[in-house]
Amino acid sequence: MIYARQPLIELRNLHRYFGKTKAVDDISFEVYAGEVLGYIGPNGAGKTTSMRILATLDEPTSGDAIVDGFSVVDDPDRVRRRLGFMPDYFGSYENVNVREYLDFFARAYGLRGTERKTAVNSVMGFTLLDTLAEKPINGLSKGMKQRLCLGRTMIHNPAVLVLDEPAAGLDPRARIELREMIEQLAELGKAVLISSHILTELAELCDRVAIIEQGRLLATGSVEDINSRSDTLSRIWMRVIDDPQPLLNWLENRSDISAISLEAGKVACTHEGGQENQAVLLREVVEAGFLVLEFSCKTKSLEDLFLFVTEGRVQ
Ligand SMILES: Nc1ncnc2c1ncn2[C@@H]1O[C@H](COP(=O)(O)OP(=O)(O)OP(=O)(O)O)[C@@H](O)[C@H]1O
Repeated sequence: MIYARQPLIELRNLHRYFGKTKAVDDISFEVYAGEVLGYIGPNGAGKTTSMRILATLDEPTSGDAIVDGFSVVDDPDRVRRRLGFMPDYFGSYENVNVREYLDFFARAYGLRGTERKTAVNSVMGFTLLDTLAEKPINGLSKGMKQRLCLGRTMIHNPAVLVLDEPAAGLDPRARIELREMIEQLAELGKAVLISSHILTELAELCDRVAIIEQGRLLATGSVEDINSRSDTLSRIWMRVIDDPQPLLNWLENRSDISAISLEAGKVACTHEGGQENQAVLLREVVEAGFLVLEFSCKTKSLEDLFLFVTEGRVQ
């Protein structure tokens, strides 16, 4: 169920560069209350970097991310109270049992007395760890550790959950358990952003997916939407005489164009509509008075992309 159309997560033209590496390159999307958004892309696509910015562990080079109305740049403390981040690794902890581990994080979030006890018990119940409360966490299976990590992420009852590759390495049963928990969190009205390399891992769970590659957002929509658009998406580059800015502005008003940028003096954009419409676009650009020196297209099949992102990963 999707709640009121007030986004709990908003990425606004988010950029994060590491030297020349554009880890996150102008990403914008929203996640609403009660919604699970799958964030899909191959290794190095920029998923973790954008999630770390949302979790206030890193800062954007430019742009902003808004969590429940608060900016990660201007209001990181308020963001932290509203967001739980599950990283893609689980640290090693000696001589700590499940209850102690959760209690530690509850203290770190400032929960005291009965409130803390209730939070720890309720999270153990939710993550099916109550029978393992006294078990040392180094003796837990991978699936149990993932549930504990999810429990730690939700200990302060955040409105927003950001989960980096939570299903990686889980067996089918553990995956189903995780899926059921995430579904329940969405039913409680939380906004959940969840990343994976593997589309099929998220397809059943997510209301929508956002596909990222080399720091850029390639598409957002339901899995069915994206599949049906797979053959019609292409990246187009245009070189014009004079200043490219007016062409950039002109393209921004078109519904078939997205992800517009300047790349080495050329105007680059993603076009939706297949080959014939690419030719029509070129005609319209010329008719609008732009002096085009160069126009090139590369079809971006999302099916190809899915094959690429799932390569070598046996389901
Ligand atoms: N601290 C850093 N310093 C320099 N480069 C970085 C740093 N963090 C990330 N990068 C680079 O940014 C790009 C995006 O990395 P990121 O970890 O966000 O990708 P990812 O989609 O999460 O990939 P994976 O699925 O492998 O975790 C990569 O090229 C990576 O090498």
